[in-house]
Amino acid sequence: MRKRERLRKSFSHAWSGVKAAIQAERNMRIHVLMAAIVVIAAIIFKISKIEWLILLITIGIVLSLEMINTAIERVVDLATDEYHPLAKAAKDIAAGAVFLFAFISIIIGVVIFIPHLVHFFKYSLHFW
Ligand SMILES: Nc1ncnc2c1ncn2[C@@H]1O[C@H](COP(=O)(O)OP(=O)(O)OP(=O)(O)O)[C@@H](O)[C@H]1O
Repeated sequence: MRKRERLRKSFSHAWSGVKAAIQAERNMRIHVLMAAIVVIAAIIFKISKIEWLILLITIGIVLSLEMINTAIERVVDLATDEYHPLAKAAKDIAAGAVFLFAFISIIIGVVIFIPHLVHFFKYSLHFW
C-alpha cells in the first residue's frame, strides 16, 4: 500500500472511532454538547487568546479521555462477560479518570468565565 493511501486509511479509521464514540456513548454526546455551549459562550464573551488556548486544551482532554474510557470498556467487555474484580477495577479507574478531569474542567470554566460574567452584569446594571 502506498504511503499516502496508508495515511488516508488511518485518518479514516480514526474518524470512524470519533463517530462510533459519539453514536454509542451518551456521556460522549453530553461532553460534545457542553463543549459546543462553552465555545459559543467564549465567542459571545470575546475571551482572550490565552483563554481560548486553555479552553481548547481542556475540551480536547475531556473528549479524548472519554474516548479512551469507551475503548477500555469495549476491551474489557471483549475480554469477559462475567463478573471479574479486575474488569470492575479497569472500568471504574477509566471512568474515574474522566470524572477527575471533568471536575477540573468545571473549575477551569468557572475561572475563565466568572470575570467575563461579572463584567457583563456590571455593564448591564450601569446601562440600566
Ligand atoms: N465484567 C465486569 N466485572 C465486574 N464489574 C463490572 C463488569 N462490567 C461492568 N462492571 C461494573 O459495572 C459498571 C458499569 O459498567 P458498564 O459496562 O455498564 O459501563 P458504564 O458504566 O455503563 O459505562 P458508561 O455509562 O460510561 O457507558 C462498571 O463501572 C463496573 O463497576
